[in-house]
Amino acid sequence: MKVDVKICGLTRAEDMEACAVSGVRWVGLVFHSASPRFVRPEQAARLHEAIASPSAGGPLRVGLFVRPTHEQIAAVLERIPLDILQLYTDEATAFTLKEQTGRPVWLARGVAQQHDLPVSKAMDGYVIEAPAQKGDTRPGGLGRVFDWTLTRQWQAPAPWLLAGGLTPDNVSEAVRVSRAQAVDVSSGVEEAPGIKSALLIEKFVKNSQKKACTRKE
Ligand SMILES: O=C(O)c1ccccc1NCC(=O)[C@H](O)[C@H](O)COP(=O)(O)O
Repeated sequence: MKVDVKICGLTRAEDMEACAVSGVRWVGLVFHSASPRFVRPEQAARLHEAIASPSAGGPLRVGLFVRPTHEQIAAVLERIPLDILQLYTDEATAFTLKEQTGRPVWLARGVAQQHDLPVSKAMDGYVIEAPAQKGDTRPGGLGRVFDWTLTRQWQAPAPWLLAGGLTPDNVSEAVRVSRAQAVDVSSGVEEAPGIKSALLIEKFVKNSQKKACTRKE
């Protein structure tokens, strides 16, 4: 089965192109000003225009927001037609924002133990990653791995992506152990925060499929 790939934290047109060429399904744009991968709406609009639209076969555009207001998301949507919102907030707020924006919402969830895994069908998807730690300046894009075995028996209530500390070298093992059907990476395909490597993107996409095709579990 094909494993879908999201590359997150894009800031350059050439990296958008590398994603499109490698067959990435989603590209993520970070609208959180404390992030080294932060893009302003105008910059995001330029990145959006750098590659084919989803209707023409390009990757879907995912916007990441941390505890956003509706006004903040609406201001971004005026400049770029995001396909999906990836939110770092509580479920009730995420649901309200889904209703207000009319956009599909993925809720990001830090998972330390089995009972942290979401059970609600109210979201369109989940991004499952390592939990935040004291002193973190942001809730994601930290290159931190969590215990991939936690998701093995999980009856996921919606589609989900495995995230956190994935690299071209560990992604095939991560897919095999976690049983994820979609993976999300940012720092693992970077030369520096926000600066992606076309070579690493290509390798990541290739390796995400490797064990997925041959795994016996
Ligand atoms: O990338 C950031 O700086 C960021 C800031 C605020 C919220 C989320 C952020 N990134 C999330 C992601 O890039 C991914 O969804 C995921 O966490 C993977 O990150 P990484 O461990 O670096 O591969």
